[in-house]
Amino acid sequence: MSETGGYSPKNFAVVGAGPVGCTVAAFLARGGCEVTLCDVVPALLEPTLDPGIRITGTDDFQARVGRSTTRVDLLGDDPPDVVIVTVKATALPIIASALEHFIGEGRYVVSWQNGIDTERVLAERLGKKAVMRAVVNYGCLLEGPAQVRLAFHHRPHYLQELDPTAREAALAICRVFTACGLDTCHTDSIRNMVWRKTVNNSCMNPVCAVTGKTMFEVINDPILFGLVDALLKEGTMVARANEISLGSDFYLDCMDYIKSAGRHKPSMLQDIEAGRITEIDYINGKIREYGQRAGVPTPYNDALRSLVKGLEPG
Ligand SMILES: NC(=O)C1=CN([C@@H]2O[C@H](COP(=O)(O)OP(=O)(O)OC[C@H]3O[C@@H](n4cnc5c(N)ncnc54)[C@H](OP(=O)(O)O)[C@@H]3O)[C@@H](O)[C@H]2O)C=CC1
Ligand SMILES: CC(C)(CO)C(=O)C(=O)O
Repeated sequence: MSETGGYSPKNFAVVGAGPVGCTVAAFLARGGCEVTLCDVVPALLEPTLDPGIRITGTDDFQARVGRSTTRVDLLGDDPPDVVIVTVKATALPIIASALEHFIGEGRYVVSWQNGIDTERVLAERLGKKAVMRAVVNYGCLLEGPAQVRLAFHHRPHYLQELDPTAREAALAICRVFTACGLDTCHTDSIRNMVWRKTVNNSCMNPVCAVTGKTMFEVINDPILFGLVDALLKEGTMVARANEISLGSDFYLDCMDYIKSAGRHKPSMLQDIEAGRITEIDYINGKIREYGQRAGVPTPYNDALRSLVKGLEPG
């Protein structure tokens, strides 16, 4: 028996046809998987079937998905083996309740998102056995329906099951993703990896969202760089106080990651520009929450959270 126990998922549903979901769907479809793409916006879905999702930037190809739907609950008519959730974290409760009707034994849901505790929101409704968490390491923008520009792609991505009984399934999902060109490593320390990514997001996303600047512009502005540095150090202190290990290389790795992103607009700035609610509560808001639990003050995260909230639609 292989280490994946013979489990080999073939049918995938991707919930969210934004840049992140279109990217997953395109890689899986190009790799020969059956892919159903789901989004509440019909105009985003139509071209994903024909002519297909166009990926440009660090990767360059076009791939068609097999099916699309505007309703998560309709995925249950022909249930996929795996559902990849690529919506903003704020939409999770409603998605979890729509998935509840058909996610059971042998079917899995992956939180392919940013933010702390997204997997918990899913697991509260769907149970731990069904839920997996991933850390996504590409940056992208939707230039039009089904047209994604990948600004950077720092392979690999990371994934872990919440319940040990789903380990073989998680390994198999990593294997399929990797075979499709979306290199994904199984990890036993997803919580640490999520915090590494979130502290990174907590520096860049709100500062870009508030100033309207790209990552390149922020990192090259001495005053804004000082703010990024302070947020990075504050997030690191909160992680440490909660016994989360970011690793001794974290500060330098994080700076390299940010510097290599170029003139990219993080998802939070994309949200502000589109007049949407942001994920601030799952990023800086979570650092504040975990800081409070451990008695670590978080003045920089508190201030950025308030400023972003002030920019969100009422
Ligand atoms: N953009 C990036 O570069 C990166 C983003 N991420 C993370 O990936 C996740 C997805 O990001 P991104 O693709 O930018 O997000 P988007 O908000 O651009 O795309 C999500 C899509 O899902 C739709 N949606 C919302 N609710 C539902 C629902 N109930 N059923 C079906 N569709 C729904 C949204 O519609 P509507 O807009 O109408 O709500 C939107 O079209 C986030 O957690 C983000 O932080 C991670 C790495 C990089
Ligand atoms: C900025 C980026 C691409 C990586 O730090 C990201 O995760 C986001 O846009 O939310």
